[in-house]
Amino acid sequence: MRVLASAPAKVILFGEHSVVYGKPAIAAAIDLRTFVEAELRDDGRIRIEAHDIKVPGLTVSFSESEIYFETDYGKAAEVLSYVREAINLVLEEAGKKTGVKVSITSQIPVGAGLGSSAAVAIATIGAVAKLLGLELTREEIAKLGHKVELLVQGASSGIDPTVSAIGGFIYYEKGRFENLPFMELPIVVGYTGSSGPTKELVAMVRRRYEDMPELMVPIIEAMGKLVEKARDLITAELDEEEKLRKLGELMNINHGLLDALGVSTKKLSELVYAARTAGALGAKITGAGGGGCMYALAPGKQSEVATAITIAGGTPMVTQISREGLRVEATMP
Ligand SMILES: Nc1ncnc2c1ncn2[C@@H]1O[C@H](COP(=O)(O)OP(=O)(O)OP(=O)(O)O)[C@@H](O)[C@H]1O
Ligand SMILES: C[C@@](O)(CCO)CC(=O)[O-]
Ligand SMILES: [Mg+2]
Repeated sequence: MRVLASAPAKVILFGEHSVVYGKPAIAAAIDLRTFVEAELRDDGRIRIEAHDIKVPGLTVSFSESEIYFETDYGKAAEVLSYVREAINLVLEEAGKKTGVKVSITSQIPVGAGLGSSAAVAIATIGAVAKLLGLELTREEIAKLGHKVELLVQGASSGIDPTVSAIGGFIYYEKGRFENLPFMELPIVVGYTGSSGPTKELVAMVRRRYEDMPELMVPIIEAMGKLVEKARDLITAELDEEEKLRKLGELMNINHGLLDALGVSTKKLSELVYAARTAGALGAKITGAGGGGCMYALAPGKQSEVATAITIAGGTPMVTQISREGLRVEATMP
């Protein structure tokens, strides 16, 4: 039997990084997906085919008679650790020891702040669980995805695997989530083209937090309050235009606070300011930062903002919120 499952990327609208310190955050699944096909193998081996991962630095040297591969295979194995841990956890949960092959294709840029690690973990868990006949709820799958991120990254709030498993628009705090009323968000995502590993950025913020708690604690507190304000706005009976304008203002404040944490870069700031100048109501980093992506809220100005992002050297993506999280696409004999 073969199973094909998919899971979506996400944007964190408010509260990245502070969510790791137990503060709330708001995120939405978006319509870019990672697809994982899983099938049993009877030789007991785990085989992973990752079609979108580029490991830099394949080096060979050769003389007339010999060829040497100098590539760091340790690095290649490390890149697949989200998938490996996801498979191991499901096998453990099912109490089974069997060979599995998974094949991955993805539409999500890697290390770009759009939750590619969570999507690959959730789609793998979903596909392998179905393959083994293990009945898991989306919440249970989200919890296993959180475990995978904790094992690989050392620290994770769990928001990315939760939104990837559940889908839609959510408010998240310390492992619990609530669905927010669905709203059309006219957003444009801007990709800097470079990546920032979440593990390293979270560790960098932790160092700054421990070095200067007297400065960092109030910043994290302010981020938490800002997220609560954003939730009140999203759920309020307000005129749509007024709502989006106020949310934009909160995005700009959130971006400034993230800059104070040290996770912005020159390129991210350039894309943020280009979007604001082109008429976005607000623009900020999304995800871990250090490269990766920003997003802008731009009702009626999405194409102007996309052009401004391109001129500033980024790649714009006009995306929609995905109501669906983990999806089993097909089960084949
Ligand atoms: N298609 C894929 N196939 C296999 N592994 C993947 C794939 N996509 C992502 N990964 C794993 O996830 C890692 C990137 O995760 P990381 O958390 O650093 O960034 P992100 O999830 O894209 O952004 P963020 O966590 O800020 O939202 C990759 O190095 C790789 O280990
Ligand atoms: C940076 C961070 O807050 C979001 C990454 O998308 C990390 C996490 O919540 O686990
Ligand atoms: Mg990640």
